[in-house]
Amino acid sequence: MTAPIAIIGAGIAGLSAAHVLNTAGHEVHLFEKSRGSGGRMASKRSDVGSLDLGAQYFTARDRRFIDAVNQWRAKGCVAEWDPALYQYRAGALTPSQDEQPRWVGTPRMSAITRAMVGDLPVSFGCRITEAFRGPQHWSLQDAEGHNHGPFSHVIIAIPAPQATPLLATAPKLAAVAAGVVMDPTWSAALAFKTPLETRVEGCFVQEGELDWFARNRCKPGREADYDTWVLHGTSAWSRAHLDASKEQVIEQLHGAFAEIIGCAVPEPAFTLAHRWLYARPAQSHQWGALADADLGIYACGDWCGTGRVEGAWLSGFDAASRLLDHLQ
Ligand SMILES: Cc1cc2nc3c(=O)[nH]c(=O)nc-3n(C[C@H](O)[C@H](O)[C@H](O)COP(=O)(O)OP(=O)(O)OC[C@H]3O[C@@H](n4cnc5c(N)ncnc54)[C@H](O)[C@@H]3O)c2cc1C
Ligand SMILES: NC(=O)C1=CC=CN([C@@H]2O[C@H](COP(=O)(O)OP(=O)(O)OC[C@H]3O[C@@H](n4cnc5c(N)ncnc54)[C@H](O)[C@@H]3O)[C@@H](O)[C@H]2O)C1
Repeated sequence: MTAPIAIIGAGIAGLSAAHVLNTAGHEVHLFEKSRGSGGRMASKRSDVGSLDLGAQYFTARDRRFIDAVNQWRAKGCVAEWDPALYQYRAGALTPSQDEQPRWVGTPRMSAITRAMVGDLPVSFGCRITEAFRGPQHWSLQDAEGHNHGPFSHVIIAIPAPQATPLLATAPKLAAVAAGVVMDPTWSAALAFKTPLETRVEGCFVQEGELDWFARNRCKPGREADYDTWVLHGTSAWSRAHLDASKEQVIEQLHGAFAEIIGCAVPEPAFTLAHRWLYARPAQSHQWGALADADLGIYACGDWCGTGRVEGAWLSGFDAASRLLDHLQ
């Protein structure tokens, strides 16, 4: 019997790779350090309902990804989100509607990766710290010192700075990953008992602390008891405030939001902040995925492509396709 393929990371890239390999008849096993799947597409359950603190929506431009989105729509875990879009620049908030279809997981962003997990074997709460290559097989060690294996191949589907030490056996791949800079994003959520008197549902901000804000509860399928908003700091602001307290971050982003939104903003009934240390690659790449096919180790994730949900999915697809090609 052949050993299964190990996939480290149950975000959209790892699960995209898992789907391709599983469909081709290969046994896979995923390792995920968090308690659930999704990574930067995860949603946070809170007292005011679930909140999409990471990816807000995604676009689909590549034919293969469009097909995947259509399959998720058919399963009911993705719906189109057509918000009243605005932009803020030169001190003015103006409507900025466009024709671009935008998609979200429903009833929350994490519904997509949850559906992709299906009955695939995943070890949750398991952070992999090392990958070893034996004479024939791979084995993995986790943060608690437990060993996992044997595996025929390893796919590392985590942000580049976290992937680098796991790629030590393949120094060329490790060097490429080590050169990738990933920018942070501070995310804050505010919930109001009485809805704000504004038509804005999503806003691209082009100056100041904020990059984007959205009315979370107007996405399809979301709980609507509170008027919930998610605010994202720019990469520059987030980096400059990397070690700020959550209270300071909420206060500053709330203040910036209140300046822009153009209506009365009362004290929120609920707030939270989350720091994404490795939110997005500082620049796009066109690598697809990294591979040392002879060793049997691959790396993928948004940082190998466009730094978006679609790029991450395509990168996982590419890693798995290269592995299958090498087996033929
Ligand atoms: C604030 C924010 C807003 C965004 N907005 C958008 C948007 O609107 N549209 C868009 O298209 N994209 C957006 N993105 C980007 C998008 O979320 C990512 O490109 C995509 O989700 C990355 O997927 P991934 O699978 O490559 O990585 P991840 O989602 O990071 O998945 C990696 C997984 O690996 C796990 N992991 C890490 N290290 C280990 C380890 N050692 N052992 C085991 N498990 C490990 C992590 O817990 C995680 O679950 C946003 C990202 C952020 C942070
Ligand atoms: N905050 C983070 O950490 C992020 C990490 C990774 C991606 N992030 C944001 O995700 C969206 C997704 O990009 P996309 O799929 O290319 O979507 P898009 O809607 O086409 O937007 C791209 C970019 O174009 C500008 N823009 C688009 N539509 C409008 C509009 N109607 N009015 C004004 N400007 C528009 C805008 O600058 C968008 O950012 C993207 O927002 C990433 O920033 C966050």
